[in-house]
Amino acid sequence: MSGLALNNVTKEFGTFTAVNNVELTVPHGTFVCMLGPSGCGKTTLLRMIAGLDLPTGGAINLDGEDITHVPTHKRNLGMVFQSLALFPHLTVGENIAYPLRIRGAPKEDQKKRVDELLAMIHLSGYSDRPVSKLSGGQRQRVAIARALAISPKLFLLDEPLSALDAKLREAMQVELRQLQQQLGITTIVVTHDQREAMTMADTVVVMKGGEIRQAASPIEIYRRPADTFVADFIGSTNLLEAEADSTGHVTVLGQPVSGVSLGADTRKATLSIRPEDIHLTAPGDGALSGTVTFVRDLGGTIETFVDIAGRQIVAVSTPRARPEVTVGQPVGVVLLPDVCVVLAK
Ligand SMILES: Nc1ncnc2c1ncn2[C@@H]1O[C@H](COP(=O)(O)OP(=O)(O)OP(=O)(O)O)[C@@H](O)[C@H]1O
Repeated sequence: MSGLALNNVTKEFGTFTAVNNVELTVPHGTFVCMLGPSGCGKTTLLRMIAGLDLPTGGAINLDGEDITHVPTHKRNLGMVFQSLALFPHLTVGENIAYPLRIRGAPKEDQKKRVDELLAMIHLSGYSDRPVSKLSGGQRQRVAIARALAISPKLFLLDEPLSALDAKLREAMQVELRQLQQQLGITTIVVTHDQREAMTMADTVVVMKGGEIRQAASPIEIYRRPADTFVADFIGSTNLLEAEADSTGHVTVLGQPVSGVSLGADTRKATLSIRPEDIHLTAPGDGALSGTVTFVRDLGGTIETFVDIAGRQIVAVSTPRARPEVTVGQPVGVVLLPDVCVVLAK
């Protein structure tokens, strides 16, 4: 297979298992974001793919070749880490040419490649500038260009944008994705920022406790989370306990609802309902009964908090669809069956 395959990859540090039996296929030319809370093992997994750490179990294949024990410098990788590690005393051009120079590439080839890469990162004409005179975003692009100078098989980045301020980071996410698509290079990025992962990735890999909880497209992860952890970690959601009796009648937070099914043979489950999928109505009509506790008007969106039997849920709407409610008012909360994701216990 063309691309990267992780087969039962495990990393133990003494008795602690940082990465546990990870199975993942990354087809050639795709963009994968590894996402998860601090300590979930994403950096350790990336370091093993890079050859900076050796797995204690399993194997890593690149384009059909077992590279588990191949040293980093023979894996043909481009790497960018949060620190960037640009050479401060060298110019932009010298930084980008560095990997070519140490491989003994002829001077003319180095210059041609540097010009190509500078055009790609929108910094043509910056070749002779010292990197110390660049902005954060420009440095970021130079680090990316340097990593791509050797036309690597695999492009690995660990929290590459986290040092940038929010606006610049968002712009760079789009740039990085566009560059990856233009080059068709297999890319793996570690991030703790779910918005970043959703922006850039073909496949988001959500990890927890050294294991993959779900690997799927961003929209699949958002719309069809595999479990309560993924549902809660990606975006915000309302997690509501539901029970079905032997005749299939469902109660949510102890109140009967119509139209919702937990699936055959499931008696207890958690429903995940995104705030934008919750509709408020008048009390009654098969909806859950609750009381409005708070309204947060953020201009672009309005969040309405509703207490249902001691549980707080949130509904989000746009100003146009603003619910006409006030704090203390009883409301009905409609659970549309097609937006309730049933997460088995
Ligand atoms: N060299 C090491 N020796 C012992 N434990 C380690 C070592 N490296 C990592 N760990 C542990 O393995 C776990 C996973 O670490 P890792 O750096 O992969 O997490 P992460 O998901 O990248 O977290 P963060 O987002 O905070 O960087 C952590 O509990 C960490 O303490």
